[in-house]
Amino acid sequence: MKVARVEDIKRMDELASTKYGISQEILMENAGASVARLIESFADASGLRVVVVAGVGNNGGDGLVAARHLASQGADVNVYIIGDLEKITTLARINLDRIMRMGLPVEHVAEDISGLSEELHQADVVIDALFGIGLNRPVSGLYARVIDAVNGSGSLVVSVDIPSGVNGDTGQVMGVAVKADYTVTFGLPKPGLLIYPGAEHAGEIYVARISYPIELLEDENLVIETNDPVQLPERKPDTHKGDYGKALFIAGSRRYMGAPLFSAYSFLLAGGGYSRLATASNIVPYLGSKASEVVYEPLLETPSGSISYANKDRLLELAEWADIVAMGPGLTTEEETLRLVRDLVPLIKKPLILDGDGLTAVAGALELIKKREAPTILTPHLGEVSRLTGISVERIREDRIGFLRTLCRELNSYIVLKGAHTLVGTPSGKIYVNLTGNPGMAKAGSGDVLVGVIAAMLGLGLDVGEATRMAVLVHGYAGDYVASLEGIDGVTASRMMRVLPRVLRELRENPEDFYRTYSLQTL
Ligand SMILES: NC(=O)C1=CN([C@@H]2O[C@H](COP(=O)(O)OP(=O)(O)OC[C@H]3O[C@@H](n4cnc5c(N)ncnc54)[C@H](O)[C@@H]3O)[C@@H](O)[C@H]2O)[C@H](O)CC1
Ligand SMILES: [K+]
Repeated sequence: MKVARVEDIKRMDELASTKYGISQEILMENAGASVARLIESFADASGLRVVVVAGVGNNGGDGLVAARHLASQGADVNVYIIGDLEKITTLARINLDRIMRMGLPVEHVAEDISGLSEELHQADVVIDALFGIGLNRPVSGLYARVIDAVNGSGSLVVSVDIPSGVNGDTGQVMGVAVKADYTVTFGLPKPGLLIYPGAEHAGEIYVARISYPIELLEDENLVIETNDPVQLPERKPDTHKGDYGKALFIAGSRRYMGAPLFSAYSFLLAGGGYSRLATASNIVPYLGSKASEVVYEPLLETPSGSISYANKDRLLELAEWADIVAMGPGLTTEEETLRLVRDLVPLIKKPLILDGDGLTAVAGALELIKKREAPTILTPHLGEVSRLTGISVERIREDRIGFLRTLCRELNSYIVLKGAHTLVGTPSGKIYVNLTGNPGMAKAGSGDVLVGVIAAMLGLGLDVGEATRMAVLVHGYAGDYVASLEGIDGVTASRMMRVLPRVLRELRENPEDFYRTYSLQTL
């Protein structure tokens, strides 16, 4: 499903009226009606105590339309308007007049919110229609007190378009924001509903199409979309291991023995063909006993047990043999090893996945990546991408998507920005918001499994962009699968690795289960 930023929605609005003659008034009527429809789907409207908290913009207008529809179904609706009535939009004003003529109780809250607070506590449902995509500065004063009262009401909260106070594009809370049980968003989901903390405020998201033409909802100019599964290529009957990718993993050290295992073995468990692990010779016997299907390349070590620079030529030979190279998991930050990585990055002429210490190696030396011709996939979490670019985590959080789009283009790379939710960016500026995964996955080793799965998706024959985003989907799905079996605290890299085959089988045989679990509901 496409995801629309504020600027995208405004363009859709413009086209809806100029190209199709679908006026804002029609859109508002459908929007408000869809909010009422959601409420009627889980509660009998007659006698239902509903409080509508409306701003003076069109978000408020939607709330007033919902009030009218619910009242007409017999609900007991009280409306509270917050804001300067001098500034009320035309459409909100029209709908305010309609409900006043219907005799609905409408109170304009200027300062004292005690009446409103009392009503909020008595309400069965509160409709939050204060701000939508028009939010353009931090919430303060009376608005902030009203939002606190809504959050403290203990009533069920339905937010109109976006939980008021959440930035629709970035998901940042602008001072204070409504914590909703449901959000009915119009046309398409906004990024801010899918990225934390916004995603935490949205509750269950319903997307109401409100009669936007499909052509607008699937417009190729919309650069963000939810990360939906791609068709996995069939495993042909007459094949051999080389057909599913020959992957070289340059990983591990005497200190980190799990990372190379998780990455090199996950490759096989996610369908990869030939897994070759070039690692510190000292740990090969141990790893061999844990994963005998991996082929090992014992490397010369530094005194502290990291991969030494002397392996450079041998690693370049191995890279020639491989279809895919992954470098970084568990390498340590020993200077000699980082220097080796820096020298290898521009010389490896194959698709290269750089993770963990491999990213540390190129931090501040991004031209090494820029000048690569073969595809590059980077898999940083927020801290790593901050170190990589020298931009603070706070700055990045202000606009993750904008930051990622710029970085992917600058580095001509596919970048997995791990977090909640993980974002996948492509060099052409497309962004995929991944909806699988859970906080239990934030553990050592989890990222190493992802490296192996990306290599496996490439090995199965997906193109780089599809392989990267499908791997992120599979990785998160595996994490959710383990959380459902073991509980969220029991999600470990080795458990995720073990369930990879079942996750792939699920995606091959029952893709509809994925959509049922992860897709946003439409109204
Ligand atoms: N575009 C669509 O498809 C549809 C949009 N609808 C609804 O309209 C809102 C957007 O309405 P808009 O009038 O542009 O702004 P808001 O109602 O979101 O905001 C109201 C108003 O508030 C002022 N404001 C902004 N930030 C603050 C603040 N921190 N403190 C105080 N006041 C603030 C600002 O001046 C805004 O103009 C959209 O979300 C939909 O709900 C249609 O009705 C349905 C289709
Ligand atoms: K709202």
